Amino acid sequence: MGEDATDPEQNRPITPSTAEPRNQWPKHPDSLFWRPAIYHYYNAMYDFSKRMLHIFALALDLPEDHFDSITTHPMTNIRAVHYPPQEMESDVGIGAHTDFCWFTLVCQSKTAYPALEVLNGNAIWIPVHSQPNTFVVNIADFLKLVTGGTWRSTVHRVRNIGGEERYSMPFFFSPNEDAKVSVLEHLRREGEVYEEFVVGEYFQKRLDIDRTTHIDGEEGRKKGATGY
Ligand SMILES: O=C(O)CCC(=O)C(=O)O
Ligand SMILES: [Fe+2]
Repeated sequence: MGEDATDPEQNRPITPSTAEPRNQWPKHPDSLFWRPAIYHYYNAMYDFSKRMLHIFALALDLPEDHFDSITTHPMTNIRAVHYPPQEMESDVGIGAHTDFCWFTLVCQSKTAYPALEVLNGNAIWIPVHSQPNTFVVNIADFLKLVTGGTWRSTVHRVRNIGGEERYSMPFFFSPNEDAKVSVLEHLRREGEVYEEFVVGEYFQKRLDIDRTTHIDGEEGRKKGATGY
């Protein structure tokens, strides 16, 4: 699910451009629990993410509310993902990518063989073991953008090769769609010219790239589809 002004749970004003429902909810009577369950999770993660954003601001030597004014109506997405066991090593769960938000909080089920991997600074894939009561926190593209690359967005991928079913629920937390972001003043180098990005436009560009590379079969595998 993503931001959807027609979902009353999100308290967003409905405008002509947002009047069409964007989320699709299961209608089968056995699945009606899903929507309230997702919104329960969404509300908790939303508040948690706002607190995390304060922590990130403090870590950048800024007042904790520095990013609040451009995150009043954050774009958010929750994905509930099922990874069946891969048949072949060469199969891709999710190809190597970075996320395009401030940061992502990933809740993952436990598998004996870790399926999520992150790329470290030495270009080595590091398995991310599932630990009880923890989230994986991925720095994503907008934190990379505002820090001028001082912080990197985590390159990560999923290969579920341990023979078990795997489930994960990433929560993606972004600035407002119409926010403009650029490199923070105190992280700028003299003489350099810095571009400004409109968050929604950057987001759309990344979606377009990822959707066109998400092709079933060989083509998609070659390009490392993200499944977004
Ligand atoms: O399933 C995971 O652990 C990560 C999912 C992911 O990277 C994504 O959906 O962007
Ligand atoms: Fe991701």
